[in-house]
Amino acid sequence: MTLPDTASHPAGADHTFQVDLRGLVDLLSHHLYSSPRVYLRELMQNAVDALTARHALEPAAPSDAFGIRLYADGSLVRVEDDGVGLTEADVHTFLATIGRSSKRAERIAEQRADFIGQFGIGLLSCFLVADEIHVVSRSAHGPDAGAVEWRGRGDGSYTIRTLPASARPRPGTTVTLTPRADAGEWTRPERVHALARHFGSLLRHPVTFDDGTGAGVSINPEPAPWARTYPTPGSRARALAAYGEDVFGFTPLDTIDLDLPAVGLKGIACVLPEAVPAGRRHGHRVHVKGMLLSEQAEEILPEWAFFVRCVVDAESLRPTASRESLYEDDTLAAVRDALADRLRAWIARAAASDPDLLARFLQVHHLAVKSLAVHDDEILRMLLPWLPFETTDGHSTLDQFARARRTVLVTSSVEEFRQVAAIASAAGLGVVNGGYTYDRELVHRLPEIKPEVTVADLDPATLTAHLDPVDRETELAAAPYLALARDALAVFDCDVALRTFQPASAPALLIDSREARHERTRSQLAREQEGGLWGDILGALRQEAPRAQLILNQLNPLVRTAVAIDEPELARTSAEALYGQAALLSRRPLRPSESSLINRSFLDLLAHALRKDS
Ligand SMILES: Nc1ncnc2c1ncn2[C@@H]1O[C@H](COP(=O)(O)OP(=O)(O)OP(=O)(O)O)[C@@H](O)[C@H]1O
Repeated sequence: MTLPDTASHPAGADHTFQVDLRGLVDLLSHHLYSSPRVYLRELMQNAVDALTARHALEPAAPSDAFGIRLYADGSLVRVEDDGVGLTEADVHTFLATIGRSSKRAERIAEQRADFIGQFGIGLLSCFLVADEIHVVSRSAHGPDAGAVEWRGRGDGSYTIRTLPASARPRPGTTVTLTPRADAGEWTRPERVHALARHFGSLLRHPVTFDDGTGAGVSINPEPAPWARTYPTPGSRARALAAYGEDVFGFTPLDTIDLDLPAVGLKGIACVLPEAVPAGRRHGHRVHVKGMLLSEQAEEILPEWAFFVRCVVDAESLRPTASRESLYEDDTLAAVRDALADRLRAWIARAAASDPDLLARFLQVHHLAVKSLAVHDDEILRMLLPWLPFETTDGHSTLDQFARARRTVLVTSSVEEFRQVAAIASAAGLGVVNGGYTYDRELVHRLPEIKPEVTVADLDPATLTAHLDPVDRETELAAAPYLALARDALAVFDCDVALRTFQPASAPALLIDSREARHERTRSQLAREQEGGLWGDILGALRQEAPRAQLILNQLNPLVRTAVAIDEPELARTSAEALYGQAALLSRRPLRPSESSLINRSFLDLLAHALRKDS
């Protein structure tokens, strides 16, 4: 084998990557940014960062000393700030180098959290609406720094010029865009004004908008609603609710004030007035330093908090490059924990001192709270007694239900509850329907908060033990009928017994569970497949197949007549009909063999009745 002749390939010359700016802008507009309107957000955010840096440089300056002025007259859009500005060297390094950001430089690493931007690409979003970005800037670092002009074009070229100091008497930066004809939708004066209010209404620096008439109007005339002073707590609550309604379009069931200095966050959580599917996460509005960055951030709250939507203003959350979501870092984890604590505290306060509010909340969100209580011991302790369950006393809270009884029984399916509810309650047993999601698990945890109560699963054996046996004589007299009935129902793996129970109007009770039915189907399949591969596998899985039980009620007049029938065919048919009726009452899906049994016994009984009449 001969190696390639490397000697004929001299060491390769170094080249630099070329960036096709058009391709890059196309990538940003289609994959990173949700709409061209974000250009204004990026410009405003750069201005806010520049003001933050300026205040760091001149800490004695009053908070309203430096501001932002927006201008849009239909032919151009301008954003001007009194921020820290840029020197000529800065312009080369930061404005003209894609991906480089002054906010990531080594020397300010410890201040990183102070800035919103960090990726060095935000400015490119201006190319979504204009072919050229024009920047005039004067640095606040040093009194001799002159003004510098930069023109960057969408084809990747740029020019730089120094200007006389008089061209810009004060430090700061002005970015001017001449919108493309197709970008009018985003750059019309009314639209720029609306977008500025949307992104900047909570900014803490003075921000004005001028539509070309020279009269600048403030876009953030008032502090955030939670930062204003109100004459009474009631008027504060009403104002926060009105703000929530304005932002989210629903009247909150309640508004929770969020003021969490430990994580530098303020805002409100609006409790949804309607139930949402458990687990559905909502987008929250996240402002950073007043600047609206995301309307769809999900990560600031734990999954269980899906009953609220929040507007928050945080000091130091870090948005991703698209600004639509947040960095999963320690700050975000701390914010999430603090918000979760706040929501728990709200629930605890409602449980302790505002039963009306708690009742309204649980009426709407009980499913969500149940899912929460399963995983959260504190919520469980606070709210389990208040949660509604279906019981043999009707809909009731566990607290009420357990007050009168030491033992609470719980079924494992809705179907079991339907089968036994009437009979169990007539027998004095308290049963909770544990068939709905979370319910059985939650009822079993009741003794954790009410140790005097015992909770047990209601199995068929428990119920039959509560049904009174019949006397020996009656038992003996009914024996032939019971034997016939057992024989007729053997195909359903069903035993038959005679007991007395209330209500007397119920002729029979079919005690059966889904697991037992499942087990019987498996055994039956194993028998049918005996010898084959499936038969072996199913046979190996086979357990002692629990049998269903048809319990006939000796108190019921129909049953009394049936057990006395001496015509064997009619006795069989009556047993089948009683089984069919009990199966129908349980409201479980019928097997095909059961449906045909019901049909057959109905027709046989009809034929018998007609024969008798003729
Ligand atoms: N108004 C401004 N005042 C001062 N410097 C600015 C201004 N606008 C942009 N710059 C400088 O230009 C750099 C690049 O801005 P760009 O918006 O592209 O990125 P960024 O803000 O650093 O990060 P991100 O991509 O996360 O927004 C900034 O880091 C900053 O140094």
